Amino acid sequence: MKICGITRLEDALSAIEQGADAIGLVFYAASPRHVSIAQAKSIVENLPPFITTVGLFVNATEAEIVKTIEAVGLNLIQFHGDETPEQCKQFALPYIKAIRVKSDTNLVQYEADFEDAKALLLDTYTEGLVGGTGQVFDWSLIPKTLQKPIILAGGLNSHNVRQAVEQVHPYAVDVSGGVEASKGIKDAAKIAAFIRGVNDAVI
Ligand SMILES: O=C(O)c1ccccc1NCC(=O)[C@H](O)[C@H](O)COP(=O)(O)O
Repeated sequence: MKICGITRLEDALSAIEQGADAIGLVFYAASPRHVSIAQAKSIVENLPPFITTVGLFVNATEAEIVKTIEAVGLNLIQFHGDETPEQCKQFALPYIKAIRVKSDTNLVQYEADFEDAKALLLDTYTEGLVGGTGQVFDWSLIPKTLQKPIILAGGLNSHNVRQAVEQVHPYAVDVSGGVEASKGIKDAAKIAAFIRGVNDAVI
């Protein structure tokens, strides 16, 4: 499970203590959850071992991504914009590709196109927004035939995550807004309730 949009070390440590496997750091200036390189570095260097640090980018330049991954010490890149497969695979780190799903999204084609991706992160398509929308999409749009690991995102919270896991059987779930007190500030009680929801799922 990944807790995304971390901006404070205390939130990262609280999420990890409660069972999160990964944290997401948003390097997208227009996001209310944006972190600077210095902020991200000071979070990452104070994490315990075996936690995956994911850097989220939206249509960033190659130079910006290289500078960030080298400075911060990230493990994985999450591309959340309109990046092509060629752009995604040019970096030293493995990547996951976020796909914003709507009724006509061809996920089978995306899976073929992004064959180098470690996983596809499925988020909600909302006109004019690139992510972190807090909106749920119709999970029945996900073909059961996909071979790649699926990370389910988009409007998950403690009330719907159990049903999401039982219905979709994702490799992992990703949450941001559903465990926040306010944008960029996580709520430890909401994280705990979310993780209970995941653990309660019968699969
Ligand atoms: O969080 C943002 O502000 C953001 C901005 C631009 C692109 C992506 C962004 N967030 C993505 C995520 O936090 C997660 O990967 C995921 O989409 C879950 O978001 P939420 O629906 O809030 O749980």
